[in-house]
Amino acid sequence: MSSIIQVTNVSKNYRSHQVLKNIDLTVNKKEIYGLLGPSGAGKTTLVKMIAGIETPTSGSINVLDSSMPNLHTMTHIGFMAQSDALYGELSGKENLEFFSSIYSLKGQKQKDRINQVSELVKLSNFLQKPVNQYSGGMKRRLSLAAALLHEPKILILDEPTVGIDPVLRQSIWDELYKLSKSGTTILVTTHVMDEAEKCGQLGMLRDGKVIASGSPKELKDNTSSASIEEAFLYYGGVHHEN
Ligand SMILES: Nc1ncnc2c1ncn2[C@@H]1O[C@H](COP(=O)(O)OP(=O)(O)OP(=O)(O)O)[C@@H](O)[C@H]1O
Repeated sequence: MSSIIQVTNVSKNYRSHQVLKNIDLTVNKKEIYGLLGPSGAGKTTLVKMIAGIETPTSGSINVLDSSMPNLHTMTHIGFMAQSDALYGELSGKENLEFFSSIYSLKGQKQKDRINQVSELVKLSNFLQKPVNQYSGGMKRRLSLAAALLHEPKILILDEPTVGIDPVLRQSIWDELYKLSKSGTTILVTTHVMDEAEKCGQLGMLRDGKVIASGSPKELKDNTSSASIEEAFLYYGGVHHEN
């Protein structure tokens, strides 16, 4: 399998606070890679550096064979941030038109992509509504649609299903599987254990360090755990004798 994201010995400090420590991580093409960790573990910081929005204090990040940050490579990345970067006074459609123009999507192509991504996140019937009248879940879905407009090779999603009901969450995951099958590489952060279980590969992050990585099955088998949560606790140093 060919690697598409390679993080090598990356550390990140904010002043004297070391947020990430010697991170090594590889994501292969078409994979759905989950970064699992509690709040404050450093997931957002790490994905922002992979997306080229932040720079590491030391170490290197390669994405699609380019050292990050790289402006050209960034055009192949769709990034959905944790807080929605939407324009509340504009309608859903106007927001998607705005993001299309950033990605240089014009004319019929722009219309087609807006229709496709709106359909995908089930927002087609709400596109005329101003975004400040959307629910939290609808805003998340619109943000996901915006990240998909330019058909990115790599999709980076920071806690994509927070505030989204279980039925819609499943439909979003179904779409993520379809995207990965059709060639998109997906990097997703989560602190939800059952969501981590849906990923092909997982990196467990705690206190700025990768404490374990592998498929959910490997991580459970290697620790004789019945659940990802149990495996996480094991790798985090909580061992139960039985
Ligand atoms: N710009 C910044 N300046 C200073 N400290 C920061 C900055 N961004 C993040 N941090 C700190 O880095 C640590 C990791 O934050 P980060 O947001 O990456 O964690 P996270 O795992 O994504 O958590 P959450 O799920 O709550 O967003 C936290 O202690 C946070 O306070």
